[in-house]
Amino acid sequence: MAIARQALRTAVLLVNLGTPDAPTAAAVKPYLKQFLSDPRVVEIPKLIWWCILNLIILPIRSGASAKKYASIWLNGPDGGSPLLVYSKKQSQALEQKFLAQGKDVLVDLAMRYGNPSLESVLDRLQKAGMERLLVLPLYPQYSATTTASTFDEIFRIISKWRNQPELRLVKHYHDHPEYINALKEQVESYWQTNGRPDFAGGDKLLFSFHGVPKRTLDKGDPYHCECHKTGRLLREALGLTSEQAMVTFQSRFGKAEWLKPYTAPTVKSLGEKKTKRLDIFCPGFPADCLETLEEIAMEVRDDFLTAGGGEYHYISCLNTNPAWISGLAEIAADHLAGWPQLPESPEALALSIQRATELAAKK
Ligand SMILES: C=CC1=C(C)c2cc3[nH]c(cc4nc(cc5[nH]c(cc1n2)c(C)c5CCC(=O)O)C(CCC(=O)O)=C4C)c(C)c3C=C
Ligand SMILES: [Fe+2]
Ligand SMILES: [Fe+2]
Repeated sequence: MAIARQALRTAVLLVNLGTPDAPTAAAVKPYLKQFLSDPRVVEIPKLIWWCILNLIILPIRSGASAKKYASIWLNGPDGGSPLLVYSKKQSQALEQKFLAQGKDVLVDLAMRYGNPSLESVLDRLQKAGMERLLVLPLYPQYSATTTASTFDEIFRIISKWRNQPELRLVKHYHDHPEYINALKEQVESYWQTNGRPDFAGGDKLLFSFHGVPKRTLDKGDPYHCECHKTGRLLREALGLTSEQAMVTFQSRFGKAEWLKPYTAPTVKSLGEKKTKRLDIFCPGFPADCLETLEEIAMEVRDDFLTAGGGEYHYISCLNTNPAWISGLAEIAADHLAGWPQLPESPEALALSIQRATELAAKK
């Protein structure tokens, strides 16, 4: 019976890090508290970290971070935190892509911290008849601090369910040809509009990835290697040498050593060497966010110009680049392979499209 079988639906869940609900200290504090209380993110003994976090970091950082969020917040009816706005657009575009391909797949977006919470979105998908779940984190490079934390939280949530879905997890796609191709297109289309750097004349391109503590690498986290592989594949796709395009790591938090070279001092030193033009791109962030729009496009820009550098070009993240939406659909399709595709009849397909459209309208 078409309608009964129709309830057995496949869902693709995009998951990103999360962001505060508003650019205010009152909204940033609970977000940071949830994020920085995650033992996958900060691996310091619980009691010591509780004191540092609650007595020092949250009182100071909530206000300081809120000011930074205010400087990048998007206004208007579809506004909000860029990370949420762009991640939502990616989820909607992916859903449209599947519909256009005639695939009966629910697509939704959740955040690991803050809203929309994983718990609320999984609940919504369960009510929509989800029987198979593909989790696709918006982290191309695997790290225990991000990817594993997302998987842990999903296991924790569905461990309370009586009727669990079949489950598949996309661990990483740092070297997926469609991801690399989307990155290449993003950089080249920027150059088409803004001119190409004169690499023979000493101009540079930096690939800046989010950092993690160096001890995570020493303990076996593959994140560092995956960032370098993405960097190498993108550099080769663009036809550049390792002197012309370099990998650096940004957003250091705390006093411990993080992955090197650090982005900000590298940029400052390029400024001091009077580099005529520096282009900077963040391949590990599929969506623009605080760390790209404030840290890289504003703070680090100032460091370069103050140090004596020439032109500074920030290249936006993939956001809604059509090559990236196609890439996401391909990555998902690779991992959906083998799962029975419903519906089987044109009537059931029409019904499924109608349901997906209604669900999208409710979001
Ligand atoms: C110990 C601290 C942190 C680790 C480890 C870490 C890893 C990590 N983070 C991202 C992606 C993002 N991080 C973002 C913001 C952000 N990150 C940290 C700390 C760690 N990140 C903090 C405290 C913050 C909040 C902002 C601030 O106060 O500085 C964001 C942007 C969020 C937004 O709202 O725009 C992203 C995205 C990755 C990929 C990663 C490890 C690989
Ligand atoms: Fe971070
Ligand atoms: Fe930052």
